[in-house]
Amino acid sequence: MALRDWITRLRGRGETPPAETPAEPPPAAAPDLAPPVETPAAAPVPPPPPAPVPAAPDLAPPLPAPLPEPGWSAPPERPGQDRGPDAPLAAPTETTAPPPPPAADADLAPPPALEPAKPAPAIPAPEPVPPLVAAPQAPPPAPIPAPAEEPAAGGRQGWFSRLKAGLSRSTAKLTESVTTLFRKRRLDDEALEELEETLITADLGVAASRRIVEGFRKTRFGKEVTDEEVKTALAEAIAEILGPVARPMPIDPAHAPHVVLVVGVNGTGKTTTIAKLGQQYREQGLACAFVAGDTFRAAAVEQLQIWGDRTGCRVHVPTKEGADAAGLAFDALKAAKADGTEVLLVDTAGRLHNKSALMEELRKIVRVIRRVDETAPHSVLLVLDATTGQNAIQQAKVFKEMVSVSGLAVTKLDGSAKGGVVVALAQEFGLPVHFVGVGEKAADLRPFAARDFARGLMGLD
Ligand SMILES: Nc1nc2c(ncn2[C@@H]2O[C@H](COP(=O)(O)OP(=O)(O)OP(=O)(O)O)[C@@H](O)[C@H]2O)c(=O)[nH]1
Repeated sequence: MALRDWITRLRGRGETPPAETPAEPPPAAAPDLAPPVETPAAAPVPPPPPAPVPAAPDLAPPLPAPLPEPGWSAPPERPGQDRGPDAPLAAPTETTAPPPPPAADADLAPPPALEPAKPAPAIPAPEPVPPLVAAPQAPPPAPIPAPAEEPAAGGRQGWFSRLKAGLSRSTAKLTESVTTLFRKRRLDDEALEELEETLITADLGVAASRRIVEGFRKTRFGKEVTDEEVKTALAEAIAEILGPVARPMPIDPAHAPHVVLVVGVNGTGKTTTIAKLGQQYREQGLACAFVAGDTFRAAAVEQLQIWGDRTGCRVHVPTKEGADAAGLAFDALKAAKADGTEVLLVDTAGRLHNKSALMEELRKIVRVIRRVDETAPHSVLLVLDATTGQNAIQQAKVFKEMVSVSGLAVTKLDGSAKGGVVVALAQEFGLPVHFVGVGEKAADLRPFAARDFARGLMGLD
């Protein structure tokens, strides 16, 4: 079917373009997964750093990770995988000793399998994960600046350049069409229709595209416009959609620890995101630990161990492949309470036999850690891979039904021409977008800033 016919059909139905959808319908929402919503008061300033913070390591993965699968096909069988929901909760786990805090000049060279050590990329001037504010329940109808809009002086330009460079493929997709369409043209019905098609094709989704075009119709219908005017106006309209969801992830060390459950399809960047966050929290002086809850994938466990060594974050690992993730998380939380960990980042499997097995696993982790702290997890971060485009929308739908997702991290914007999907996610779910990732280094994951993202997407400074 021609693209135009396809878009016209979508428009007619008012739907988002088809993603590869899971074969089975999403499971019923888990009744006992009432949103683990915390509205922590502004958190206290963290105590002095527990140890000198290591130089930002290159977080290029030590082991190749599989590409994200479209949809939800079952993984290859692995030993120990066939666990029923009644499997014992507390599998024996092993907790690695907290690595000694690395000296400032510690050798952070990756293990032999990795590329030779690169000089540690500088994380630009402290632009910490923004202050600890309460998570929004529903995005207010307010326009832009969220707190994340105000990065520390000096560092914003560096990050914005990286963001812009990372978004370049998405930018090209959008702006080339806009430039072709609007050299100098009256904004009539036909022009608006073509603009809407351009936006849909750039993954902004039908609803957001329609909203933007209707805004243009109200304010500019019949006027002569240039491509530059259209780009600027688009950036403003996109920033307006993104503003309410650009929220930092609230971390309240007073939970001792604040537990972040990191979920998502495998390959989206969960483990890397955990490593990057661990690095950043350590730089803020927070005592941070990882739980290698993707117990089926030895490589994921190993990655976290390596990153734990590099970042000085303690790592809780399973004793054997396929060990019970809930039991591991339970033991890790108890240990974290005892040793003063302030942020506990829990990795999870992204793929089990099927969705109900995955849902059961996630629900069980939540149930079991609540035996230690009934308010945990304090954040449920869903990691989505921007390269999957509209499939990310489908994943968000399914994971929202499995657990109470409190916010999103959208990774791999650098490798994608589908960065517009962030706009579709904002419009469709209104979930806070806490972080965006534009590369594999720790500094490449940053709090999401609506205006920067919108202008970067349109190729504007
Ligand atoms: N270019 C780019 N690559 C990224 C980004 N985030 C993660 N990656 C890479 O994506 C790949 C998968 O990342 P992982 O962190 O292993 O993904 P995962 O979701 O933990 O995967 P499983 O462990 O299989 O569940 C790795 O090669 C990462 O380095 C990003 O923002 N940009």
